Amino acid sequence: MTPTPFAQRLTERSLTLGTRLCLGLDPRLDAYESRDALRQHTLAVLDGCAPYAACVKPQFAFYEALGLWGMQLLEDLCAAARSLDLPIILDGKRGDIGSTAAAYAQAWLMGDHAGDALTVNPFLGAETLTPFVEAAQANGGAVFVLVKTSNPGQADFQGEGVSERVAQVVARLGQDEVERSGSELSSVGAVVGATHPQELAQWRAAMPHALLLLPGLGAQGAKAADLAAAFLPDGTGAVVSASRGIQYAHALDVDAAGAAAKSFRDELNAALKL
Ligand SMILES: O=c1ccn([C@@H]2O[C@H](COP(=O)(O)O)[C@@H](O)[C@H]2O)c(=O)[nH]1
Repeated sequence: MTPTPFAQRLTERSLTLGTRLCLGLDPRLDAYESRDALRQHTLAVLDGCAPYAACVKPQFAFYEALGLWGMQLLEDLCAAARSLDLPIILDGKRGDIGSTAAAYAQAWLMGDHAGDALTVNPFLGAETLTPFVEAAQANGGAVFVLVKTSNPGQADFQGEGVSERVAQVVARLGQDEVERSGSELSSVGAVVGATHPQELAQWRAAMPHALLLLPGLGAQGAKAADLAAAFLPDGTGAVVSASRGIQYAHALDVDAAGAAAKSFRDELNAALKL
C-alpha cells in the first residue's frame, strides 16, 4: 500500500485540530533531579501538549547527550507520538557525502528507528540531498533542508546568496513530485527561522511547494503575530516550533507546558485570522 505522504498527514492533523504548532521536545538533564524525572516529564509534556500540536520535533542532541539511555528514550517518545497520531520530525541536521547520506537516510527515514521526517544539512552539495529525498518519497516521509537558520550567526555562511541557492534546490527537488502527484506540498520542505519575519514572504515565494518548518518561537524571541507570511493563503504550508518555551514554560509544571502550547497555538491562529 502506498503510504500517505507526510505533508498530507501533517496538513490533515493541522486542519482537524486547528493548530500550526510544532512541539519541540529537547529535554535538558540539568533541569531535573534524575534521569527518571527527565523521562517522566518529557513523556508527560508530550501527552499534555499533543492536542495543541500539528507535529512533534525532538532534537537529537538532547537524546544523544544522554547516551544509549537517551536514544532509548527517543525511541519510546517516537512510539508514544505515533500512538497519539503525531507526525514526527527528527531534528538531526544530517548531511554527508552521498554514500554516508544514504546510510543516514536508511537509519532515520527507513529503518526500525525512523521518524516521519528528518532535518538535513545541504552544506555538502545538492547531490548529497538525493538519498534523503528518495528515502522520504518512498516511505511517505519528508526532509526539511536548512535554508535559513534562526541563529544570529547564520549570516556568516548563509549570506551572500547561499540560502537563495539552497532554496532553488529545494524547489527543484520537490517540483517533479508535485507535478506527478498533483498535491500542493512536496516531501522536500525547508527550515526557515521564525526569527527572520521580514524574509518570510521571500522564502514562501521561492519554495511554493515546500512545507516550511519555522523554529525560534518563544525562547529565541520570534513572535507568532509576525509569521503569517510563511503560510499559504489557506493557512497551511508551515509549522512553527517552540521547545524551551513549552517544556520549561514554568519550571517543570506539565500543566504550564500545556497552557504555553495552547497559547502559542492560539497566537498563530490569530495571526492567520483563523
Ligand atoms: O534554524 C534552526 C534550526 C533548528 N533549530 C532547533 O529548534 C529548536 C529550538 O529550540 P527553542 O528552545 O524553541 O529555542 C532546537 O531544537 C534547535 O536545535 C533552531 O533553533 N533553529
